[in-house]
Amino acid sequence: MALRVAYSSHPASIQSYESPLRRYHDLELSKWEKLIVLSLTPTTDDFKKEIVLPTGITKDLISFEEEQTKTKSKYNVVFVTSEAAPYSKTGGLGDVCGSLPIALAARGHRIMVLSPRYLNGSRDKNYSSAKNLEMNINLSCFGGEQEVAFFHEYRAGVDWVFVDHPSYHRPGSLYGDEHGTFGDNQFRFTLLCHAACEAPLVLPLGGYTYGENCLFIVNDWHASLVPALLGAKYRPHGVYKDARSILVIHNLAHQGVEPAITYEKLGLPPEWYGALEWIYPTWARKHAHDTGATVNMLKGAIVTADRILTVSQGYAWEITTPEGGQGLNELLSSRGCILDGITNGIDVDVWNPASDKLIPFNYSVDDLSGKSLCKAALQKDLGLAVRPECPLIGFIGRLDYQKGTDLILSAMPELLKDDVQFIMLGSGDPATEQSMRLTESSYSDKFRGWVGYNETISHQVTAGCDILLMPSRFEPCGLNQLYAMRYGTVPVVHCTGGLRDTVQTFDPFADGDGCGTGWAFSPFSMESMLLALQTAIGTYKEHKFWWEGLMNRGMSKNYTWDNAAAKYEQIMEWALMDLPYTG
Ligand SMILES: Nc1ncnc2c1ncn2[C@@H]1O[C@H](COP(=O)(O)OP(=O)(O)O[C@H]2O[C@H](CO)[C@@H](O)[C@H](O)[C@H]2O)[C@@H](O)[C@H]1O
Repeated sequence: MALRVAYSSHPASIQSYESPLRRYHDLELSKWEKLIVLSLTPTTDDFKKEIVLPTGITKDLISFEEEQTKTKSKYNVVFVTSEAAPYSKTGGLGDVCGSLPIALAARGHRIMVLSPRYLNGSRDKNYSSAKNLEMNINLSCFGGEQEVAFFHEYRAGVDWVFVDHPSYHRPGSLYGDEHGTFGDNQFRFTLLCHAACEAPLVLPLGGYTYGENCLFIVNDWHASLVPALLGAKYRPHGVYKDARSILVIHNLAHQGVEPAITYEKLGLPPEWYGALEWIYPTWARKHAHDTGATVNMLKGAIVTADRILTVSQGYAWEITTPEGGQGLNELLSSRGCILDGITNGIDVDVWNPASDKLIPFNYSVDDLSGKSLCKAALQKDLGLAVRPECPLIGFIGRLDYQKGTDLILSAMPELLKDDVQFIMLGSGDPATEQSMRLTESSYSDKFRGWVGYNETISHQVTAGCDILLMPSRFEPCGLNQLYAMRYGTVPVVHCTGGLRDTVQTFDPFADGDGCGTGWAFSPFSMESMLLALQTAIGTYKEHKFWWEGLMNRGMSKNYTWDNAAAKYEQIMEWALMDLPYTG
């Protein structure tokens, strides 16, 4: 008889095989004829050679298999997220939680997405089809009872459920306003997590509740309390015995860290404090009486979730290293056997140059004439010279340290010596916004800084530019480079995380007509970024044939969510193979 064990096959997990296999000691491994180790990706020979086995287990017992991803079972899945497009979005998390659930529903699963009902003026109309379920409940956290309501819309095969509470109704963005981040975000998202745990039990969606037998997919720190609540608040009472939770890390930089004193407000028993406890190193403490003790919501989920996913294989490895682990690398390495990476897909209906209503001209890989017209329209709208031969370079994103916007702005004097035009769209850090305005006033014939969040402009920049620049310091997956390639815009990216996994550097001499879809530069420096940009600009200006090849290959890639959804299914199946976390 064969025992099947599912574990990550990423090279970083080599050492981590030891601990999961040790768990199976109780099953007296020697009595099994075969031990089949399953993985999401093909297992390399190096991996097989280096695998560390617990004493008593020999290599001849083990064989490796890449799991065939096909729908085997149907699951009840509950996504918990602070944003889901088109209802709420500040970045890529909203995109993913707006489209992955639809792809999973199309594969036959019953899917609920639970997020706050933000009323802040900007997107309020997006909730207009969601009806109040008239199922208000009281939740106990932060020292009192909080009444929440649930709104519901069934769309594209998915139950979109919105938690309604006065703390989600305020001007500004989802997480803050012009004065900074909201001071009560820990409360707002603790409430979301409590509501998420109750929703499958109480909401009769389409006549039936989801029930206890469900899988929670919890996204980033905002949803990170769910796995601990399942283990501490429900399982001791026999509820959610067969449920599992999968943490998806979209960005490790945001962990939801608050003073240790707030732990008692979260609705968890004192003995679970260790799961969330996070002690800052001495050098990071502010004063002599600072003990460094905090609660870290994301860390809590890394400890208590049944599986952990990131949004690319590359980032799954990076977060186990001191350089990419944001202080959590050792913990993540210790959980390496349940850690995997699945590259995001994109919503190919929203991001389709052939039918996009937000761009002035449509086009496809078979007829690119509309792209030149989009470029001319963008140059005109921005007040730049309408010059088809001048490369137009774009950047779209949050103005944040992560995105390397400081590198872009400091490289401008050098880059703009060349005959190029540059459009930078983004909002966030006020100092960077100010630098964009200053750069525009110094280089008014070549540079435009569009400060703000604007979806129409982002589609027009994606379609109208020739090159999209993404010099992110780290990038868990990145969506803009995927959108760009689909729109025939060639990405120049820092070779990190998901950017490394999705952008292949151009090689004109490979495979006859060349291969690659852009340029991935390394190291993270102004010199190497400029070199990559100058190579791209030179190719654009002097090698039209090669450029068309780059555009064609990018536009012809498969970006649908279907591949990724199949892999998520695999992870759900594996989560159910193991016992749930019980503390
Ligand atoms: N000013 C603006 N106007 C209009 N649109 C704007 C905009 N600024 C950003 N956007 C949009 O927001 C999204 C950003 O997505 P990204 O994946 O590139 O980054 P983000 O860091 O938010 O996401 C995190 O989560 C996602 C999802 O997993 C990961 O891909 C990523 O690496 C990780 O950092 C894109 O749809 C982009 O067009």
